[in-house]
Amino acid sequence: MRISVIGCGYLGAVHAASMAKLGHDVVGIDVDHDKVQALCRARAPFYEPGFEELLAGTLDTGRLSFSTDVGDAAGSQVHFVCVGTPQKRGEYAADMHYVQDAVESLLGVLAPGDLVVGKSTVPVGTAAALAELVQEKVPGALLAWNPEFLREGFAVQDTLHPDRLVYGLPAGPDGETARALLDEVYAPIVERGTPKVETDYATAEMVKTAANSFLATKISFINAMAELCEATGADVKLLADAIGYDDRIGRKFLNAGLGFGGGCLPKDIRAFMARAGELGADQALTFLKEVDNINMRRRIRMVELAREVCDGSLLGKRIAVLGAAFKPDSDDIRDSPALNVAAQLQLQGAVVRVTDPAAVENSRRLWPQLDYADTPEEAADRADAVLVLTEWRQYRELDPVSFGAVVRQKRVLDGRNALDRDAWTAAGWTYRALGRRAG
Ligand SMILES: NC(=O)C1=CN([C@@H]2O[C@H](COP(=O)(O)OP(=O)(O)OC[C@H]3O[C@@H](n4cnc5c(N)ncnc54)[C@H](O)[C@@H]3O)[C@@H](O)[C@H]2O)C=CC1
Ligand SMILES: O=C(O)[C@H]1O[C@H](OP(=O)(O)OP(=O)(O)OC[C@H]2O[C@@H](n3ccc(=O)[nH]c3=O)[C@H](O)[C@@H]2O)[C@H](O)[C@@H](O)[C@@H]1O
Repeated sequence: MRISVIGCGYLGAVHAASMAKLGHDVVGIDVDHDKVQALCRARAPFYEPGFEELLAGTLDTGRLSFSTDVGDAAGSQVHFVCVGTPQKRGEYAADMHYVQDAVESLLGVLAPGDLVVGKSTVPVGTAAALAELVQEKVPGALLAWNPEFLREGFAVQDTLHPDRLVYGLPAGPDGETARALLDEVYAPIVERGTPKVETDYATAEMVKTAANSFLATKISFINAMAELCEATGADVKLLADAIGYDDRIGRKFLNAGLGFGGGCLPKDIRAFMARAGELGADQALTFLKEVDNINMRRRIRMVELAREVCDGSLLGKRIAVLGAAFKPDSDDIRDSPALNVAAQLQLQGAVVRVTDPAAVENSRRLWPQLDYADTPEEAADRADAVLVLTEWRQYRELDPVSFGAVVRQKRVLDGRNALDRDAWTAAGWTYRALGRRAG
């Protein structure tokens, strides 16, 4: 089948290559010329394990191409919309102009029988409005909403082996047609028995925002417990282990620490609240405001903890920040808790050096005022405190004995509860973490 993918960012580029891997002829379209050039040369424009290999392999088959010209989407039967829906500046709502522009740009290439498939995360009600536009301008063309649940760092695996497929379909015979096309797109995934949920548009849109809201709530729940652990001397890591053994609760997403960031969870819960307000149902989601507040408080607490270990003042203190990406195995720094903390420390007078295995280049572009280092040792040279803010394997596996030789003061703050506290304290470090006793 011929497929187009509009928007080749973290989601779309992986989706395009994955669809080619499934055997389809795919063209990826993006307005960013540099990104398209990189993709055409089999260079990943972002860090994502396994993606560059997938890209090179699928480009080699001749089934995958990229272009800046939406005209090249003509002749495709299915058109995936994967453009961004970031938070609007100064507001909670999502900025929907990229989705609107992308769908409008497709109107000139659509033919009757084509299917537009939304994958971007959108406010409930978007799909119905876009379906009306598509059908008015190109009678016989259809629209479905097929939200995406991939995690950065596992994007290839999650795209090719999703937990479930969700199809938001139009009513009646159009729904049958759209379902058949989606089943053909995802044939190998459907045939292996992957759970499939077929719904109306609104449910499909809400499944996505509900899933991200639940994940955010789970993280803020454990971080609220961490605040109480700090007040009582209890240990949040043991608490999470103990409640996580109950499989109604589950241990996943109960890692307390600096909280959630990234291009999705923070903006998605805010956009969900904004949409609920527009629908007159804002009371239903007031708890998400608290989820957001708890999350943002963790960043402030981290800065306080750094001040505490630096004898009450950050002024002139040399601080190494290990980690800039919002999570390991990614170069994504959108709403990164690590960078936010690094910037706050610098504003309060500390001399901050940041390092990250993949995200330094992006960080330097966004926060040129921060100082960057290539390695943890360089970042920690004569440091008064070391903060581990993104739990890359490289940092989890640091040898506290040899690493101790580069710093001025052996003080480590484990912002992700990722280090072996006993090993670090045995090596003479003062160990502090969120939600755990000092070591
Ligand atoms: N990043 C992720 O892990 C996931 C993202 N999502 C959702 O997918 C959507 C996209 O997210 P990301 O890929 O992270 O964003 P991104 O910002 O990395 O990528 C968006 C891409 O769309 C391009 N673009 C914008 N307008 C365009 C147009 N009119 N025509 C063609 N290209 C255009 C941009 O140049 C950019 O390359 C968002 O709604 C997000 O919430 C959903 C699940 C996972
Ligand atoms: O809509 C999206 O874009 C995606 O958002 C998240 O994926 P992602 O943002 O890639 O990363 P997560 O693994 O969810 O982590 C998000 C943030 O939460 C933090 N986190 C995660 C888990 C945890 O226990 N504690 C915790 O603080 C991470 O450090 C990170 O900053 C969801 O997990 C995906 O299912 C979804 O598709």
